[in-house]
Amino acid sequence: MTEPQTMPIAAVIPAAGVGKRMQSSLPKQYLLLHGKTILEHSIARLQASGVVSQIWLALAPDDGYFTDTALAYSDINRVKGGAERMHSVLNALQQIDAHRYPWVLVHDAARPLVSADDIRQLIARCLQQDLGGILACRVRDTMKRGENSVSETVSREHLWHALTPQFFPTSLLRAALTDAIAAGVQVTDEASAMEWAGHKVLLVAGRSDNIKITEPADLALAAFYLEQIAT
Ligand SMILES: Nc1ccn([C@@H]2O[C@H](COP(=O)(O)OP(=O)(O)OP(=O)(O)O)[C@@H](O)[C@H]2O)c(=O)n1
Ligand SMILES: C[C@](O)(CO)[C@H](O)COP(=O)(O)O
Repeated sequence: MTEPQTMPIAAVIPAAGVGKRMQSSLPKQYLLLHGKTILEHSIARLQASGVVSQIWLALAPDDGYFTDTALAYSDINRVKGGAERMHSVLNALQQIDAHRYPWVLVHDAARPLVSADDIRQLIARCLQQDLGGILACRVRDTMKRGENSVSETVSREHLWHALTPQFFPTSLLRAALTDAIAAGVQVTDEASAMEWAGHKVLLVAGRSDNIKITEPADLALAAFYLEQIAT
């Protein structure tokens, strides 16, 4: 097993979404949180973990905001995003030298609160078992399925919220995503493609405040969490 701190790790940040559910005039990754864009927070968290050697950022072809951020002057690599998140991630994976970076961390630009400890814990557990894995947090509410009324109660036993980062062998993930997309499989996270390809995926318990900024209320919640971390 290679020690995480010695092995170069590449990171992919899918940041090419439009944030429809946020109902904002600009893509949510460029909304400000304590004076910095959500994207800058997310990247800073990855960099603070001290284990990421290279970053690939997937941006929308018509992204007119990135150049206004301080990140425009950084050594962060950029690649064109795709129609959906899985395409954006694959576009970035195709740029990574899998020999030099045998493992890759994929983290949503929309998750600005991920802790450095959780990132390091994910990497350590995966490398220890030589298996890809994801940060996740257990479901705490009773879960219902239905539209306007309940069709079933879903057992919450062994039920998790998948978070990011998700951490996988670069070449395996690239192949799994390529094959899943070619087969018309809709995958909303990297683990889904790896599961579809038959790979075991580790679940690594992570903090529940590693929220994805998705709807308007999430911004105030993220600001609150940030104040708690800062105090
Ligand atoms: N074609 C896409 C769609 C999404 N993403 C990124 O994937 C992450 C998680 O996706 P989501 O929360 O769904 O973001 P959006 O697709 O922007 O949100 P919405 O579905 O509300 O439009 C985000 O950082 C988003 O920028 C991406 O890189 N490329
Ligand atoms: C990758 C992810 O954040 C794990 O929960 C989630 O699947 C992203 O989904 P979205 O619809 O693209 O936000």
